[in-house]
Amino acid sequence: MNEINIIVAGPRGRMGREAVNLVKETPHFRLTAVVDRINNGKLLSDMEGFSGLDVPIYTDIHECFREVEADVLIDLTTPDLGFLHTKSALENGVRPVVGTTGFTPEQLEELKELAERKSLGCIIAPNFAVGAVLMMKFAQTAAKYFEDVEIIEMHHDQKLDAPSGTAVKTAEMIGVNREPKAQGHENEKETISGARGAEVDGMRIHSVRLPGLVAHQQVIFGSNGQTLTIRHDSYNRASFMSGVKVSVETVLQLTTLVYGLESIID
Ligand SMILES: NC(=O)C1=CN([C@@H]2O[C@H](COP(=O)(O)OP(=O)(O)OC[C@H]3O[C@@H](n4cnc5c(N)ncnc54)[C@H](OP(=O)(O)O)[C@@H]3O)[C@@H](O)[C@H]2O)C=CC1
Ligand SMILES: O=C(O)C1=N[C@H](C(=O)O)C[C@H](O)C1
Repeated sequence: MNEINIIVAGPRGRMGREAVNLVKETPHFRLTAVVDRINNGKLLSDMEGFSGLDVPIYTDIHECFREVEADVLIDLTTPDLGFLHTKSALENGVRPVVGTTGFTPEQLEELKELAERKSLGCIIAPNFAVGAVLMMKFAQTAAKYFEDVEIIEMHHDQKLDAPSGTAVKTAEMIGVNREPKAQGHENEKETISGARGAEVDGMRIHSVRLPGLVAHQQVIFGSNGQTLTIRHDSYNRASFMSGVKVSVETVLQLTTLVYGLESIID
């Protein structure tokens, strides 16, 4: 297999650290630089926990793309920054693999247009864990048979976006097989604001944030006399890395933007 040159944005983050480790441990992956908010001009190996990784740190991603050879950018940062990074990568002929969540539909559309104009692959995956992708696919199938559904996503308390990217994507996939429908009693009234969660086409999404959690979601369907619960748990961030690896390998073959891993692991 040909060597793939990779830049990682957000290397000190919970996911970024795992991604750097994945690149380091994969024989045909080569880390060429990292993009970080601090330590511009230093080497990654100067930072604690990155010994042996003598690659430059850039704060300005444009400068990074000008100076460093790269096939793929892995972005694991924040919604605003991830969008700018993805755009800049495509403008510089680098294929993005993006795990960062919280992009708006308009941002996704803009990136898709850019990827197609440049004929470049781009993968934006709200969840890289295979089990989570299956949970979403199973929920999409279940929606053919159940029209009432609520999503409960549970994450660590340092998460910035709510609902999670996975919950938003799950609702979108369920929406393929479910007509919009107001759920619950027609006279239902929240006596404490937010009690019924966020609403998408009448479905409800509830976001739990607690220390001790990593990333968990259950999708509960209900109909007369029965419920069906589909649940996925990520207990650590290594659970996401096989999805990152396959995305890096696949993005090189694509000429458009793919949103979600379900279409590339079929
Ligand atoms: N697709 C998937 O499977 C998964 C996606 N995620 C998503 O990945 C993203 C990262 O998650 P996680 O690793 O937990 O978050 P962290 O907060 O641990 O990491 C984010 C990193 O981005 C850096 N950062 C923040 N602002 C800037 C900036 N202006 N310039 C450069 N770097 C910046 C942070 O640096 P600093 O600490 O200095 O602020 C930090 O190193 C989130 O959007 C999350 O939802 C998470 C898990 C799985
Ligand atoms: O921030 C996280 O941790 C996670 N974010 C992603 C999301 O928003 O769905 C994926 C996973 O749930 C972990």
